Amino acid sequence: MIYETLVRVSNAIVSVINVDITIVDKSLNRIAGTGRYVDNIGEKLNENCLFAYALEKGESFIIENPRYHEACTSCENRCNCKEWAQVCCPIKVDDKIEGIIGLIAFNKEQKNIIKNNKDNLLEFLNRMADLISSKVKENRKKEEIILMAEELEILLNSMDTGVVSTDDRGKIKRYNSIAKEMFNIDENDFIDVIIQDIPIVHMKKRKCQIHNKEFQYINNGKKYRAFYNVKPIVIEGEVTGYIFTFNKMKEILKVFNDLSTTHMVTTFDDIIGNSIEIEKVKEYARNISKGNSTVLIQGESGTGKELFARSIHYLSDRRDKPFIAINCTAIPENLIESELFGYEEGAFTGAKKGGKLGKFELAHKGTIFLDEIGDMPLNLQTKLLRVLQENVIERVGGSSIIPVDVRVITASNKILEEKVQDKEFREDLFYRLNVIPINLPPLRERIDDIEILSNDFLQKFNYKLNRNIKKIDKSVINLFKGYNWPGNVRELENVVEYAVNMCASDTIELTNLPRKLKESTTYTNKLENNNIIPLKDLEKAEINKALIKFGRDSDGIKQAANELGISRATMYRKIKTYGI
Ligand SMILES: Nc1ncnc2c1ncn2[C@@H]1O[C@H](COP(=O)(O)OP(=O)(O)OP(=O)(O)O)[C@@H](O)[C@H]1O
Repeated sequence: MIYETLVRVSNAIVSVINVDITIVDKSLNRIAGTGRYVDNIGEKLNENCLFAYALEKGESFIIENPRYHEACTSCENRCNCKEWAQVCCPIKVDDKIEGIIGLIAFNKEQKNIIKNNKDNLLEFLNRMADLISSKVKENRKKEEIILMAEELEILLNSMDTGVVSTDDRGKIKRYNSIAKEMFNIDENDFIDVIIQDIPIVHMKKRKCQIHNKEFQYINNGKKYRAFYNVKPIVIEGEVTGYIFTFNKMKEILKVFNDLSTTHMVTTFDDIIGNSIEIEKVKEYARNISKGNSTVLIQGESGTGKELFARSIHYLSDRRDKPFIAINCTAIPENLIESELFGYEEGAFTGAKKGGKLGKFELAHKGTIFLDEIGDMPLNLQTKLLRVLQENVIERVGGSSIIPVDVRVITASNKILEEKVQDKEFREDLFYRLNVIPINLPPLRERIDDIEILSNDFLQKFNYKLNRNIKKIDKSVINLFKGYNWPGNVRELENVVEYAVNMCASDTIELTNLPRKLKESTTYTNKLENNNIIPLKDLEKAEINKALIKFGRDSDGIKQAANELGISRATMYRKIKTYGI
């Protein structure tokens, strides 16, 4: 294209001033010429020729005495040179010399033309050089735009997102390969072949954007769910078109799945302990992992209920799908429903545009873990029961039913049977959840695990806190074995972390323990030293003993209260008062 311009410019000059023209590029290739030079286009000039001198000099000049001018002194062609005069002018693009345009006289007559019109010719030639320069620039811009368009196309086609651009009426102009594959569209279709109820007119008036709105589409007779975003293209205040982006629901869930499962894979080997009690529960839980039945894990706080739920999930066939944990007490009551089941746009004040996915949808094909299920409000218990029976959810503010395939594991540290008796928990839901019951024994009932757990936590905190404590003193382990651990394994973990922080030697001693634990030995010390024991210490110790003997479930507490000769209500009150 630029070559055509050069030829045109050269011919125009020749027709006006009847001298020959030649143009060389910055590498001394002759790229255009008239008259005698027509046949020499494409040749490479010698490095000491006039044009090399002109490139070096970088400004216009006239030579009236070729062969004798300083520009010609080292030219290899000097002796055979047939030229009578030359005008040279640099072609500059963005201040860089890209070539030289030259006027050449081959006889006296032509030389006179040059000689008599020096200023005009220089001015004229400079203008021609500028013309060529602007053509070169324009060409480069075009090449850049073509390259950019190609890069953009590659970029758009390598995205996981479908992209469609339309005009202001929603007529499709362009789309990437993912959009083509999702919707099987053609140029000139209107966007409502993809999204049926898109309010284009309304959008145009308000120049509004749409974020993550869910919709359904059909491809090859199959129904799919996806999200779309729309951004208007606004030029000088006017909407001239729209960019639509589309994400398949499946892809979004996959990203979520990858994020939620990468860090926290848990197996039964992570559950430390080799007491008969824990081994029995682990074996049972391993066996039921593969199935799809609901599991209810009961046990005091900190006994490892979530650890078990995770291990069950990661041993099941659902291991590559999400494990979603949700603590029913950690979310305000009015938000639990929308957290679990999601909501539609405009469902309530403050609802996000485009609505929100609920945890059940996020857990599709995976497992949902509902911790502290005993605290779930009654109206939600009814909704949960429906999900379990029909495997569908309904979003807050929505009217359609969405099928979900989720294994439900619930946990409670309150005794759910008692909640059922007190009418605080639906009996039918309890039975639906309790298909596979798992009861985790409190730590004080598996004191054989205390040493191994303590040493495991020592290693963990040595690593985490960059310490190198070698061991835990036997006296500490003995104290641990006698303590009643109301906070169970979590409390033991915290105590070891505290001790690692306090310990200055290579062994954890009694002095490194928190006060609460050290004080728990007072009773034993006083007993050993034949001292008078305050009645409240005695009472606390006896209640503790009874709880260890009979257990903490409702039957155990009832029996313990019986043996101690107090009512069940008094027993609960004292457990609370003494923090046992
Ligand atoms: N057997 C165990 N081996 C190793 N760590 C354990 C074990 N049991 C519990 N833990 C640890 O104790 C802490 C509490 O465990 P987890 O959250 O599973 O208990 P939870 O019963 O679900 O508690 P809550 O009822 O308070 O939710 C966690 O840090 C967990 O890793």
